[in-house]
Amino acid sequence: MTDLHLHLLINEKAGSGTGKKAAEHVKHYLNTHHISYDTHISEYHGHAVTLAKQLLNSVLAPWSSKLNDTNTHFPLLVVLGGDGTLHEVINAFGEHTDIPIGYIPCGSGNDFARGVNLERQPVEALEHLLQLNEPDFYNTLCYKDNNTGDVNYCSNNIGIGVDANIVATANHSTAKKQLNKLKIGSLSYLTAATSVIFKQKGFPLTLITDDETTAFNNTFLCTTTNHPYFGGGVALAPFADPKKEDMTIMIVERIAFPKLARLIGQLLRRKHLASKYLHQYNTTEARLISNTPQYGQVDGEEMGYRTFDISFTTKKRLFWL
Ligand SMILES: Nc1ncnc2c1ncn2[C@@H]1O[C@H](COP(=O)(O)OP(=O)(O)OP(=O)(O)O)[C@@H](O)[C@H]1O
Repeated sequence: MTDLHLHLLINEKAGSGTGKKAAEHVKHYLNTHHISYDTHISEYHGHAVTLAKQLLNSVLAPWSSKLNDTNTHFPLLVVLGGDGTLHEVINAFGEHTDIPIGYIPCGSGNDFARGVNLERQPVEALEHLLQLNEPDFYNTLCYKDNNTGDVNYCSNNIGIGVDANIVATANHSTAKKQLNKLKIGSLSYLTAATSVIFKQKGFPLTLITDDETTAFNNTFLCTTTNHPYFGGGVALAPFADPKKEDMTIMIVERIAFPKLARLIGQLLRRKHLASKYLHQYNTTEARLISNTPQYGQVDGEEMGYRTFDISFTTKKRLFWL
């Protein structure tokens, strides 16, 4: 067990308020067990980036430099939030992949936690974290927008098409605010899905990998992922693994509703991989081009309605998981 000082970066709003409760349980445990910590509360969208950068420039340190320094507690950043908060922190750290990130999931979907088999009860996740001796490498996705040159990172996946359309529709629905107040905000995604599934049209998409260039004329969903899950626990890419070097790209064709309903049923029963309407690629590098505007999402956050030309690689980073 390594002596740690925990810097808790908390999104109290994550999981429609689960973050606040989780933080209370975690702080109670740390107080009771005399473990040192401080707290940093994310007050608004994007604030976790600022907070993580401030900590990066002041108290955090790469893992290797502290290995020989046995007199101090290792300063570990621990994120309490959902996939969106983790996304902000990973991007704040950027190339500083040797600074480990601890994580206590308390979002609505928690797909990253599922993908790395992390305990989803906050105190159990904390106990697990405290028992570890050292961080470990996991792959994240690194993506470059070829139109702007911007490079960013993602812990889960990037989706173009129906999944992103659902995220955008849910976020802009008035129902979400009401459902959030009732602490069942994730229901808004289900409501949005039922209408968007009919509205999303097929679109042309080009996938370029090391081996080949493939043009799809009628894409419904294109997800580039680092682990199996999307949409709050749906195992779209069951064999994707953040410990493996490669990423998985899943492309689903727009098909008539009865066939689509069957495919969704297969997906929920994890029997979808044999479908001829689904195309799976495992690769270490890829480029995706959509010349018609579509919705995009990254780690459940909106990328807007626009054209896409994105290059992907995987990037190893240290997590304390
Ligand atoms: N204090 C805050 N108030 C409102 N929004 C915040 C706050 N802090 C962070 N955010 C934003 O809240 C959004 C949702 O957070 P997050 O994704 O962590 O939770 P979630 O959506 O409940 O979980 P998941 O993504 O796992 O379903 C993110 O876009 C994040 O930037």
